[in-house]
Amino acid sequence: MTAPLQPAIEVRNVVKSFGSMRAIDDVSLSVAPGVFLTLLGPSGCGKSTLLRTIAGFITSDSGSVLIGGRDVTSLPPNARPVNMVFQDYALFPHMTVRENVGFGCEMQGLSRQAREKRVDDLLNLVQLPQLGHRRPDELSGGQRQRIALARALAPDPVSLLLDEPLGALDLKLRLEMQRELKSLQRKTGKTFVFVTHDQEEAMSMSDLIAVMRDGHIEQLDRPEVIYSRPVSLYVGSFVGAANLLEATVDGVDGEQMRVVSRAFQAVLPRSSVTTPGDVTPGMAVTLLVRPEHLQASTPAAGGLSLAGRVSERTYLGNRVHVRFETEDGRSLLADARAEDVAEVGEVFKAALRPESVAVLRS
Ligand SMILES: Nc1ncnc2c1ncn2[C@@H]1O[C@H](COP(=O)(O)OP(=O)(O)OP(=O)(O)O)[C@@H](O)[C@H]1O
Repeated sequence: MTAPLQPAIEVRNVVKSFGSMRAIDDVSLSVAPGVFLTLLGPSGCGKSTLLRTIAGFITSDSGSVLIGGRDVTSLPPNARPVNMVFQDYALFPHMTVRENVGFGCEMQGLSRQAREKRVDDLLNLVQLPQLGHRRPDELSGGQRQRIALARALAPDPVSLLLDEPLGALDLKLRLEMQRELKSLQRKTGKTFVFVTHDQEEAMSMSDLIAVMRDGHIEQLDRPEVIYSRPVSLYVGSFVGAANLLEATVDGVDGEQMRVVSRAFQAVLPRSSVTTPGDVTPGMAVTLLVRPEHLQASTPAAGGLSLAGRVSERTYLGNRVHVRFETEDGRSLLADARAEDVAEVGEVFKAALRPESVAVLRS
């Protein structure tokens, strides 16, 4: 029998305060080898502080950090087998690309020949083998970021810690670099811990997402679970557009429950409840409905149907974003097929499958 793999990174009960502000509030986290984990959340929620604590640039008040099974809590950054990649590249301006990447190998005690070979391999990996002689100011933003990645990978770290590395790039380049970064992670098989406040970036790149709020991790799961089964309104609203419908639980019967509001009533599976804990009759809940689940069609039996006058219609090629106002004053967003949608001022009737609703305890 093979022994279970050690986590690449483990954070145990880490607390870090700045004055009276708890930037990290008792966070524990275990990341398996080869995983692309993203720390996602709004500005100030503690993403960078957590990443820097793993890297060793910040000393926590309590708790511990293990890398590859070894406790590194008391080690300085350069003694930890991880490397950080920043938004502003941090390349040495007076060195060539080869020298910058070679600098990353220096601590390994490689022979000159082995080091040259490693630099060649890394420049090939980031697809810039021809630019070794250039200096950083002779490179584009995307090229600089690739060289920074090659340099960070040079000492063969257990993990790369990436703090908003694509934040300085324009949108087109950013999308291209997202694909490249993900492909680099697959090719190297390394554990990447990536920080961003951009939910689309997190969704498209990550194996796992940790959604952070006020210094703690609110939910850690696969992107599709975070999106379709958020444990709180905070998570559900942060990771994508959401219609929030307040309602009351009217009855619970076996695997089904009935919810009502002034404008609708529906029978939903009890498994739609995504917040921990059970629901009971009389309880206030919020139904989270993604715009793409609101389609113009006849409702299924027991399903939910909503109607209202179209106030805005944004044409997006094969899809249309429709905002419609219900009679009880809700403003809802549907992402519907272009051929199905009414014009501004007309009535739009939408239905959704009961399984697509996430029910959150208010
Ligand atoms: N050196 C410091 N001294 C005092 N407060 C700090 C320090 N570093 C961070 N903080 C505070 O700790 C909290 C968490 O900061 P952190 O930089 O980790 O957030 P973040 O989620 O990475 O935000 P951003 O996306 O804006 O970088 C913030 O309220 C911030 O103001």
